[in-house]
Amino acid sequence: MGSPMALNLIKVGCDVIVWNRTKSKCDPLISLGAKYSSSPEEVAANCDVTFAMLADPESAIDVTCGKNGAVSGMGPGKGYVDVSTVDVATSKLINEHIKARGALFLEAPVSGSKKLAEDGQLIFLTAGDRSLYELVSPLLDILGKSRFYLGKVGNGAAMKLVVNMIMGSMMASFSEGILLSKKVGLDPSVLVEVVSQGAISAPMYSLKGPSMVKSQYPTAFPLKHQQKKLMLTQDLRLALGLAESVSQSTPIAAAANELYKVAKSYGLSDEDFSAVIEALKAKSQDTA
Ligand SMILES: NC(=O)C1=CN([C@@H]2O[C@H](COP(=O)(O)OP(=O)(O)OC[C@H]3O[C@@H](n4cnc5c(N)ncnc54)[C@H](OP(=O)(O)O)[C@@H]3O)[C@@H](O)[C@H]2O)C=CC1
Ligand SMILES: O=CC(=O)O
Repeated sequence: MGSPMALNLIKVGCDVIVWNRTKSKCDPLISLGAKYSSSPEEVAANCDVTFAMLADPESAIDVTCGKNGAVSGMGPGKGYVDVSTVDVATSKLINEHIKARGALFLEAPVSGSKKLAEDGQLIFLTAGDRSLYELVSPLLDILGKSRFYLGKVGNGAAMKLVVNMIMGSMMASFSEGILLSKKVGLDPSVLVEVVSQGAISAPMYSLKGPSMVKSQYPTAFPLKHQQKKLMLTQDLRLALGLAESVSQSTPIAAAANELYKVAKSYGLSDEDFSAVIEALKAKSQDTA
C-alpha cells in the first residue's frame, strides 16, 4: 500500500524521501525520483511531514518509537501521519510519543485495496491534530477520493476497524450464499448477478464474486502478510477487542473471525481474503 501511495506523490512532483525495512522495495521509487534515507529517524528529520504505512500495531510502534524510529527525528513544525491499520491504544501511544517531541500527529487509516491505492481512490479516516489534517489535505486528495475528519485520536482507528469488521462478516456471508446456491443446483454466477442488481449490491461482491465462483482469489487484500498473521483476521481481532472494550456484542463478526482462522489453517494465507470461502467448502466436506 505504501509503494503506490508514494508513487502517486512522486508523479505529481512532490519531494519524496522513502525508507522501508526491506530496502529493495524502495528501488522502483528511487528510480522514479524518490530519495532514500537509511532509517525512519532520518526520514522524519529530513521531511516536514512523514507518512507511515505499516503492517500492524507492533510494526507501527517499532518504526515510530523503536531504535532510530521516526520519533527521534520529529520536532516542532513537523507532522506525522500514520496511515497503517492499528488499534485505538496503539494510535494513542504513537500520538503521545510524537506530541512529546512538540510535533503534530494525525492517524489516517485507509479504506480501499491495492488497486484503489494505485488509482488514488483511497478513503482516509483521519483523527488527531486538525491543523495537520488541513496541511496534508491536498496530499490526501492526491492519494484518495475522500477524507473524513473524525475528531480525537482513536476515532480514525476505531472507524477503520468497524468498517473492516463489517467487510469480514459480509464476505463470510456471501461465501455461504455462493456455496448454498451451488449445493441446491443453482448457478452461483447467476446469484452474483442477482445480488449485484438488488438492495444488497456491493462493489466487493461484484468485484470478487466472479472469481470466487471459479475458486480463484487474486490477492488484493491478503488473508495474511509476510509476518504470517492474517491481515483481515488481524483487523477482525482488533475490532473484536474494540467491541469488548465497550461491552458491545458482535456475535456475527466473532463467527466470521473463526472462519478466517480456519482459512489460515488450510494454508490460504497468501490468497485474497475472499478465499475464506474455501474454509466453508472444507467444513462441508468434513461433515458430509
Ligand atoms: N492491502 C490492502 O488492501 C489494505 C491494507 N491496509 C492496511 O495497510 C497496512 C499495510 O498493508 P499492506 O501494504 O497490504 O501490507 P504489506 O505486508 O504489503 O506491507 C507491510 C509493510 O510493513 C513493513 N513491516 C512489517 N513489519 C515490520 C517491522 N517489524 N518493522 C518494519 N517494517 C515492517 C513491511 O516491510 P517489509 O517490506 O520489509 O516486509 C512493509 O513495508 C496494513 O495496516 C493493512 O491493514 C488498509 C487498506 C487496504
Ligand atoms: O482494509 C482493507 C480494505 O479493503 O479497506
